[in-house]
Order: sequence, then C-alpha cells, then structure tokens
Amino acid sequence: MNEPIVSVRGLSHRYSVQWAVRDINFELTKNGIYGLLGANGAGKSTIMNVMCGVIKQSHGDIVIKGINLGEHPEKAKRNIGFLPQQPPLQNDLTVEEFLIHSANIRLMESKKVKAAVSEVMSKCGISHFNKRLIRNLSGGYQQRVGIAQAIIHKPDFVVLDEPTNGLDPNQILEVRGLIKEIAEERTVVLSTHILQEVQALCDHIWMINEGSMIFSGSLAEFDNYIVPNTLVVSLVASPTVEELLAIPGIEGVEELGGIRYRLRFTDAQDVIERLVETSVARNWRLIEVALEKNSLETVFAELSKKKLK
Ligand SMILES: Nc1ncnc2c1ncn2[C@@H]1O[C@H](COP(=O)(O)OP(=O)(O)OP(=O)(O)O)[C@@H](O)[C@H]1O
Repeated sequence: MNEPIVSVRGLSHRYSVQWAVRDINFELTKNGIYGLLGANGAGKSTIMNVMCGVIKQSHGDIVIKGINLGEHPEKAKRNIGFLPQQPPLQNDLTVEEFLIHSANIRLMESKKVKAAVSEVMSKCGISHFNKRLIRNLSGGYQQRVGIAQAIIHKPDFVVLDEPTNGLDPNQILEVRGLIKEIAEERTVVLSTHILQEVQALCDHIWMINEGSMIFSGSLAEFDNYIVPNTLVVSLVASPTVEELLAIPGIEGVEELGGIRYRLRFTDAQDVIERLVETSVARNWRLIEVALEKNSLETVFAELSKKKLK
C-alpha cells in the first residue's frame, strides 16, 4: 500500500475543561475530496486547525507524508495548504501582492515565486484581477484568493474550512468547480454543515457529532446506512387501516389519499411477502410497492443519535 498522505491517530483536544474532539482516527492514501460533516460546534474547525498545525492537540499524532507534525512542524507544513474559516486575507493588498506575500510566508524559493503566483492565479481564475485590491473583490473572488494562498506552494494535502460559507448560489457553484479541479491532483479535506455540499463534492464522508466521529464511508454508504423502514403501496380495493395493521410486521399505516398507503415495518422482505400473500387472498389488487429511500436529512438526524462502534 502507498504511504498515507495523512494519518490522524488518537486525536483528542480540549480547550479548557470540556473535550472539543475525542479520539479521531483516519488515514488518507488517495487523492479526492473528503468531507467533514457536522453541525455548528461539532468539532470540525478544531480537527482542521490541529491537522494544519494551527493549534496543538492535547493528545494524538498527525503525520503528513511520513512527517510527524508535532515533531517537525515546518517540514510537515510544506505539504499542507489551509483555508481557515476566516480567510487570512489582507484587504489593503492587491491580489498579486497578497499571493507574493503568501509565497514568502511559505518559505518558497524567491526565484520561483513569480511563476507560482502567475500559475495559481490562472488556476483559480483570478489573473484578470491581479492588480485589484482584495477589499474590492466580491465574496466569491475573495474565496478564490483564499484558495489560491492555500495551494500556492503546491501542497499534496489541502484543508478547506467551510469553503462556500457566505457565498451566493452562483459563487458556490464556481468555488465547488474549483475545489473539484484542485482535488484531481491533491487530497482535499473540507468541512461543511450542509448535506448538499458533501453530496455535490465529496468522495468520502466523515460525520462528526459532539467531537466524536460517528460515521465514515462513501456517500452511497452514508445514504444507505440507515435501512429504510417505510414503503408506499397502492391497493385498488382500499382495505381499512385495521386490516393492514393486522399483517404481522406492519407497525403503522398512514393513508396517503385514494388507494395509496405508507406502511411502517420492521423487516422489508418478510412484510412484502406477507402483503402480497394477503392481497392475493383478499383480492386487494396490489398495483404498487415502493421502498422509501431515506433522505440525507433523515440519515443525518438518525446518525446524530448514534455513535460509531
Ligand atoms: N478557542 C476556543 N476556546 C474554547 N472553546 C472552544 C474554542 N474553539 C472552539 N471551542 C469549542 O469547541 C467545540 C468545537 O468547536 P469547533 O469550532 O471545532 O466546531 P465546528 O464544528 O467547527 O463548528 P462551527 O461550524 O460553528 O465552527 C465547541 O463546543 C466550541 O464552543
């Protein structure tokens, strides 16, 4: 197996008495977009700040491309690009001046700075604003500058804390497009509290609740993690609610109007078989059976109540 780009081992952090993050573990070996999903205050920014060496964790290790961040911060940080929740922009500088400043902070070789600034402005679609003061850019373009400063030194690992927060719908689409491009050649971890964001962008999801990781998997796994427990049926003969409730395994019936019903059950396979048998025996004329898929919102609400085993 390849050397992991990032390993997070037993990461815990507390600011004062309360633990903000408890025992987070993961390893990333492939490029792509990894989404850290959680409600406000779940612990996302804490994890990101620790992974980027902005705050020092109470316990655990962060290893970036084989380099322990706690032991060799300067060396490890050469491989990390970070866009914090509050982008570190300097409003009185032009885009170009600010990116030169960012390259210098990253200790880039001075002869490489000019080309790197030009390349990153082109990549982020901000070349035409090179001489504009950052304060005079729209929110979407400011965010592009924030992303540009995060990748100017060509890190393999890029961390973006709520990168589309506060942007309008068009800006969100543009910034998401840019993130996808960046992830083609890098490992990107982003945080969000918006389910649609992970759906639109991420190859892998972690869900954080009250500082603990409660889910880790693909979007499809996330969506299917909670097995559906309702189905919708159409019965031409319109049986009564009591008749349907009499079928073993059906725990609730909701009339949807006309000949349609929503049935809540415990075991899908058994219930469907019994329903078909009963329908044939009583001539109910079953013409539709559809399992209802959980919406991501439902999964989110359910997972928030669970803890990862
Ligand atoms: N500097 C700090 N001092 C004390 N407590 C803090 C500090 N920063 C965060 N916390 C607390 O740690 C917990 C996790 O916060 P964190 O900012 O990591 O969550 P988050 O998921 O990023 O939320 P948000 O999306 O609102 O930023 C919260 O209870 C928060 O109040």
